[in-house]
Amino acid sequence: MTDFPFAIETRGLRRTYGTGADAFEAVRGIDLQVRRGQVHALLGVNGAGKTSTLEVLEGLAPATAGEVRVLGLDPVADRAQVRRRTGVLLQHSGFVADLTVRETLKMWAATVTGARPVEESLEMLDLSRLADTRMRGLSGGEHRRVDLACTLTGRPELVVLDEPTTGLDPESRRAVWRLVRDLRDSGATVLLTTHYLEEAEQLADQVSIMRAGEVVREGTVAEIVAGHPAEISFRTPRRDLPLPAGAEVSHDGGTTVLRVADLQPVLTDLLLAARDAGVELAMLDARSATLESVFLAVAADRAEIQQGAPA
Ligand SMILES: Nc1ncnc2c1ncn2[C@@H]1O[C@H](COP(=O)(O)OP(=O)(O)OP(=O)(O)O)[C@@H](O)[C@H]1O
Repeated sequence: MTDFPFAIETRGLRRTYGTGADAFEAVRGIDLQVRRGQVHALLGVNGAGKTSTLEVLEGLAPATAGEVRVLGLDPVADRAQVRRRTGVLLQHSGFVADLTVRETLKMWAATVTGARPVEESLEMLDLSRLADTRMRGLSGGEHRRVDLACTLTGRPELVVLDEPTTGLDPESRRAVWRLVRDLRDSGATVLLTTHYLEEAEQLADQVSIMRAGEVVREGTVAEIVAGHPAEISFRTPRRDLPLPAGAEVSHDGGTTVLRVADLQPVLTDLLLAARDAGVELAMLDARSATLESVFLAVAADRAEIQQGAPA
């Protein structure tokens, strides 16, 4: 690879744990391209290989095979350079329990060049009120905000966030979303993992969905959702109601569920058929595919009515 227009680029990245008969391939040849200045969400169920991938990008572990460039550099060979320009939020972190929040941030700031002033970090993460509280006295969510403040202390141009909002209440989660948007607006690149699909919908310019060590979908949320079936559900005692063509029909208790590639014409036909038959469709619900419904289908490797383009 000679040219690196991306903040992160991998080609054929593999990561295997163990050797011989015990070897387990957690990452199976992924091509990942994270554009500069974008928020990119890496999604997947537990064990899909997200953290194993991030650890390679962070230079914490070498790739078993494939090419990896982070800010155009090799994350292992050029680790010092990459670390200086990157902020990493791990899933778990350790702090000295007896230090206050301010002391913790000060200590952290002393380890990076061009550090953000501690008071600015406190304010940015809404921690000013807690500046003199000892770390051991913080709630899980407050602790996570200190984690984030440390990650951003060095004003990184690339920010890697492994489940940044796990354990945060809805208000704090939204505050982190604002922060991520601000980071992007200031020109930083953000790669994040999350199990909250709404978070990916809210934040991500690009999404990659991993399953069993492979990237199985990628694109914008709109691209990923396009072509996936919408769902119409209703209850009616009339089993003889003529149902529109082009729908995959199932029954869940007393609820009829139609999975359809194209919502509007099928819904129109259904409503007309119901009117003509004088039938009331109780609890009628019609919804387009969401990132969540696609994610669940992809995670379960479910066949789609009209398959979205695989990555
Ligand atoms: N040190 C290890 N030795 C052997 N297998 C491992 C090791 N670390 C992870 N794995 C396995 O690799 C696979 C991918 O794990 P990984 O932690 O990368 O998934 P993940 O997508 O980050 O999951 P989560 O959402 O739970 O964090 C899993 O099957 C896991 O059990």
